[in-house]
Amino acid sequence: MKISIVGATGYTGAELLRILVSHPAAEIQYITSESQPGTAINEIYPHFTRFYDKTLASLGDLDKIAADSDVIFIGLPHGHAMEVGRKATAINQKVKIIDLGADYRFRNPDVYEQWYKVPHTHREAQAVYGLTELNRSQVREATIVGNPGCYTTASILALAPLVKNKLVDLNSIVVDAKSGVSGAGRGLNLGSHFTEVFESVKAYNIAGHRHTPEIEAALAELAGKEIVISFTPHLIPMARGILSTCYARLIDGVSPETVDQAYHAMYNDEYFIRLLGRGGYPVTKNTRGTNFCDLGWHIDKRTGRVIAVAAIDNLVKGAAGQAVQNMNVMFNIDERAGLDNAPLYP
Ligand SMILES: NC(=O)C1=CN([C@@H]2O[C@H](COP(=O)(O)OP(=O)(O)OC[C@H]3O[C@@H](n4cnc5c(N)ncnc54)[C@H](OP(=O)(O)O)[C@@H]3O)[C@@H](O)[C@H]2O)C=CC1
Ligand SMILES: CC(=O)N[C@@H](CCC(=O)OP(=O)(O)O)C(=O)O
Repeated sequence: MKISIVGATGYTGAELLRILVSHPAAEIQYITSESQPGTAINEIYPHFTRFYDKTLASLGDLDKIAADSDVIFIGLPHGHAMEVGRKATAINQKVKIIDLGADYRFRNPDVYEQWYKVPHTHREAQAVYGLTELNRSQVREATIVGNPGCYTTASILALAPLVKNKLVDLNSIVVDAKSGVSGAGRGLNLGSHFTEVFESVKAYNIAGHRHTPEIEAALAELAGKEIVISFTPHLIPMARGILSTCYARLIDGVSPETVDQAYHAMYNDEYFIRLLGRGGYPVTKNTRGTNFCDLGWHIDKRTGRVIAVAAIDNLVKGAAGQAVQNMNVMFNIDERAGLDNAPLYP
């Protein structure tokens, strides 16, 4: 596959490059930056020296990029990808688009406009939501994939078996999630300065984070009815990783074994989902640099709640890794291609 990465200077773009340079079936055509075109990527990211040192193009070359690529990955801030997707698919109707941002995640573009406060300029796109384990058959047929957000990937995977099998009160779901600072991207802002983040933990965007409608939409699809959740993200002093702790009230009479069966039935055959079982404690460090999602669940008999915990690497299963997993599905090759590396530990 001839692939291009738009926004290769960002954290997710660089992570795509790290994965795709070693992918057995991918050949990198173009990587882009709007602020530093003409610069070699290893001048911006010295860790790529001797590994990948090609020069950045820009979106001014979109005609060539679209014509010469089988797949374009987009790692831009939301609001920019839909124009790239619209133009690229007009230039080359065969090109596949995998957007790591939010522009193509919502089946209903009105929901996107309501939460992201920008007009959707590619409303006619027939995009598929790329949570691979849940939507594999649709991803296989897709031209445009809206790759899920990082918090959303962990939270949806943790809750899906409970919601799909209606084992919990669908109005009782609470998600409490923590992210490393790379989740905020490479751009400079006060909130991600070392001195602001180190030795500190904070909640942010309570009752208003943009991943809330994304989690609700995916769970509603599984449940066949609208779902409203409470979601609180936290920023914690580490570079990579997300831990999502999800609470829901069990329906009366649902046994712990029924909960176990739901997780095993949904994920036993999923290579990238590692079930730690009932009582298991996922740890972000065990997923670092990999496309794995580690899942554990607990039954609190005292409160009648089930508490499911998921750990992922936000840049891999939460972004670039899942994007490559989706590409592998779209091209009908081994889903693990390029993604079968051991975790980086400690
Ligand atoms: N970080 C994460 O863990 C995750 C991020 N995402 C999403 O992926 C996308 C990329 O995120 P991330 O890599 O973290 O972001 P970064 O801030 O690290 O990188 C952003 C990229 O977009 C480019 N860019 C910035 N502004 C513009 C613009 N106005 N026009 C064109 N290009 C622009 C930058 O290129 P340059 O400055 O060189 O021009 C850079 O390559 C976002 O939509 C984000 O929400 C999704 C899941 C997880
Ligand atoms: C720590 C941190 O700031 N994380 C980001 C989420 C990153 C992500 O997945 O965002 P998109 O849905 O926009 O792609 C945030 O809370 O906005």
